[in-house]
Amino acid sequence: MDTSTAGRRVLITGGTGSFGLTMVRRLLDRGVGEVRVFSRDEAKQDLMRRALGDGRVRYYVGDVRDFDSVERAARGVDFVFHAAALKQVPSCEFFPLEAVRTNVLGSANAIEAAVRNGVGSVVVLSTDKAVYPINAMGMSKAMMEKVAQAYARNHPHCGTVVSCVRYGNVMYSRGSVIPLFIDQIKAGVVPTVTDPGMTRFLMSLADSVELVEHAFAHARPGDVFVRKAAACTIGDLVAALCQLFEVPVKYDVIGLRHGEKRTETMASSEELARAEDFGEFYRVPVDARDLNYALYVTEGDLGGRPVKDFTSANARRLSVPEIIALLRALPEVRAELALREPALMP
Ligand SMILES: O=c1ccn([C@@H]2O[C@H](COP(=O)(O)OP(=O)(O)O[C@H]3O[C@H](CO)[C@@H](O)[C@H](O)[C@H]3O)[C@@H](O)[C@H]2O)c(=O)[nH]1
Repeated sequence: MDTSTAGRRVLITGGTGSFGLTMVRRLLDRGVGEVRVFSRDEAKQDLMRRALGDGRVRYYVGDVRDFDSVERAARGVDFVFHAAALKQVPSCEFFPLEAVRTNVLGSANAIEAAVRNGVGSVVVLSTDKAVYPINAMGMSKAMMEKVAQAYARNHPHCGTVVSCVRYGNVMYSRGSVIPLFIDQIKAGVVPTVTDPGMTRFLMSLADSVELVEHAFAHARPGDVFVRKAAACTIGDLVAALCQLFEVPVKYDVIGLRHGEKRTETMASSEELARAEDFGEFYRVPVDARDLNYALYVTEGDLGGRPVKDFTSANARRLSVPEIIALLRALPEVRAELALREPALMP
């Protein structure tokens, strides 16, 4: 399949989110023919329309829960990036059925809409929280992955390649801890740390877009792609921010929130045993065995190398100076710093 997006038509569900906006900009730079931004919020679409001012971007109001709305948006489309999701851990914890409706059933709708319209490739966005999930958000994303993989397994001759990408915490994403810590530091409040030893994979938006592009270019039906991201402790993250904003390193420990893990897992040992190493990425192929259970019982999968889970505790650990360098590269952090030290910024 030719995966060049130049001159082609692309649909991004959840297109007004941080990922969507970054992806749209990237596609426009690469000469896309048309990008359809599909989302529920017309106000965000309007803001995006004004910010981009590019006639190649078309805006579709709809909800992935409503098959007809996403099916209409997928007509005549070459590729789909499925980013629409409920992503907040606490809200999914309190409203798990809402997570099922959007993340599981909505994803099934997006895939079905793409397949019915003969779309060449669909990449669905998942999270490390989908591996050994303990919260409703992660569980619903794990089910979304299963839906995507089952589609690939059950439709081996379908012309649409359905694949998944998993990534960790996107730095400075809406509602995440980095903007919260910065606000606390700016307000002179001592940052609130759940557990300084807790670890998270850190990725920039640009990294997440690159991962999706990699999946898009290399996917076979049912593949899951993960990036070999580096991780940090939350104690080091807050220390890096305090140093960057030139305040003493201090924090209050508040304890874990609903549904949180101390360590995230990006890929399980079972997955890695059959994964392909792409240098910066792993490709985990779908388990393509059929549903012949007798075969499972008498001839289970004996192969596989003994490997460990790939977690935020055993990933490459970022040092405080490395975290500072990553933070300094974020446009939002640069803007905050420019307010404080205008003369120092380029
Ligand atoms: O006041 C706070 C809030 C959070 N944390 C910690 O900071 C880390 C990151 O928190 P946050 O930015 O809220 O991310 P997560 O809870 O890990 O989940 C995020 O990362 C997911 C991707 O893995 C996204 O899907 C979610 O929307 C997003 O909330 C975690 O260890 C939290 O315990 C604190 O120390 N203090």
